[in-house]
Amino acid sequence: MAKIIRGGTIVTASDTYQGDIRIENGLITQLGKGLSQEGAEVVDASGLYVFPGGVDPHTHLDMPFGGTVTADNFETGTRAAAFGGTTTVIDFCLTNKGKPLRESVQTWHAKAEGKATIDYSFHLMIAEITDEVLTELPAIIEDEGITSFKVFMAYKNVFQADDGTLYRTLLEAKKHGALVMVHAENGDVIDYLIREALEAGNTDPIYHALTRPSIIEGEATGRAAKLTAMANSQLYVVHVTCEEAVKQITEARNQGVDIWGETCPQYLMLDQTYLEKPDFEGAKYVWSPPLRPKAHQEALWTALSSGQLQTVGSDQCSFNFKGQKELGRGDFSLIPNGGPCIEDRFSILFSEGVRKGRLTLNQFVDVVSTRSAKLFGLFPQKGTIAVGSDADLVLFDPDAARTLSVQTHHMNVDYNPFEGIAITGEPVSVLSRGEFVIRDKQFVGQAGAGQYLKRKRYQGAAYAGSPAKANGGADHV
Ligand SMILES: NC(=O)NCCC(=O)O
Ligand SMILES: [Zn+2]
Ligand SMILES: [Zn+2]
Repeated sequence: MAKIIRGGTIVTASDTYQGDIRIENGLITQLGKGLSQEGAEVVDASGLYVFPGGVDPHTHLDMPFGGTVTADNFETGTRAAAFGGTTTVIDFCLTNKGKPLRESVQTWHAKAEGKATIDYSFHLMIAEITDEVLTELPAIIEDEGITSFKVFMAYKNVFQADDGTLYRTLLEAKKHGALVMVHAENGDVIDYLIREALEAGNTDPIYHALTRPSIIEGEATGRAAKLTAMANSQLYVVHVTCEEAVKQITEARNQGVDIWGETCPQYLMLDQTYLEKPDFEGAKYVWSPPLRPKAHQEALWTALSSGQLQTVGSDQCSFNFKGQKELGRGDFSLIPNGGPCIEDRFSILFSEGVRKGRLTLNQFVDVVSTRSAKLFGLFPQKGTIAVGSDADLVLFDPDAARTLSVQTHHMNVDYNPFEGIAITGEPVSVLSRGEFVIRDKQFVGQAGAGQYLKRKRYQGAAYAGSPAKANGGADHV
């Protein structure tokens, strides 16, 4: 049955207006005021914002890492994402050296099929460039619609690729219309610093941060940017945490390099002191790159609002404290890296961004949804509210006050890194392709209802466009 979303304030990356939305067969078919409700179920959205569903460009669901597997799989992770207002996730498909890429992609499909409650797609990790990889890549892009590759510059002896591999991946990406993503840290130097710390008996979680200083995130970011310029290619730097990396991205952008940057709520909200929590609790806050001293947070907010960083991903990679994070008691280097954020990403950005006057409403939509859809070949199917787009919508109460907590979250993990933080704003109902997944804060979706999304090729910097203007639309307050 058709639906009319009646009387909400519709917000896209460019516009804010009062209106109705008609949905038929999963698509938005009409926008306007006073739309006829003939043959349609009417959903009252008065007093609510209607946002495009969030697009989370960075998740790790059901991923083996650090001798264990993430606590959230595609079912629990996407259900939690939906509660939080996200209707599309792009997950990282890991690959293994010497094994066909296709095999890894099939493994990732098997993890998601029948489980995902919202739509999903995959980025593909590139660990090496061999003749086999070169032969397989064009078919993977064409058949699977995987148009983004991930290269790790860190995690020595696990995921790390060398600079030659990064450079050749950039060349291939340029040739085939894909976007290269990098985890930018200097893995070789980190490896040395970790061994030095452990030999000195420094085993606590705080040493995770101290052995990964921001200067080497900046160094790796600058190196990747220069290789991108040399290859005349395109680069997206994931989980930017610090001023040094922002500076490298900004300089490269000013020189015309096609480079984009993502940050994550944890780097905007939490700081290095969390790793000093007693009783090994600091392990809950072990991400790579690590949380930074507080001063970096303002640099990240400024970069988001000025458009030097363009997206916010969750980097969802959850591990329970009990039994998983605890693997690193006595040796911080064995703490599985990552944390849960898929559910809270959207609302944190609204509360800390819009409500605190750091982002306009339109910028908020841009960084949590639209820009990722554009960069990763999903726009305008995803990431906006327009006739012909998928009816992925979030009906959002901007005034709902709540406190983030493991007691109330829906992620399958035994702690919440934002525990006790008060925020304002909450998704009330969420639709994926016109069907409710969340209705009046209750899950009404289905495992397996999420569809795999083949993505278009990277369209270039001009298509991905400039960020929503700092003054481009009505502010919330
Ligand atoms: N970020 C993190 O600590 N874990 C997930 C893997 C990655 O993105 O590096
Ligand atoms: Zn990473
Ligand atoms: Zn990640």
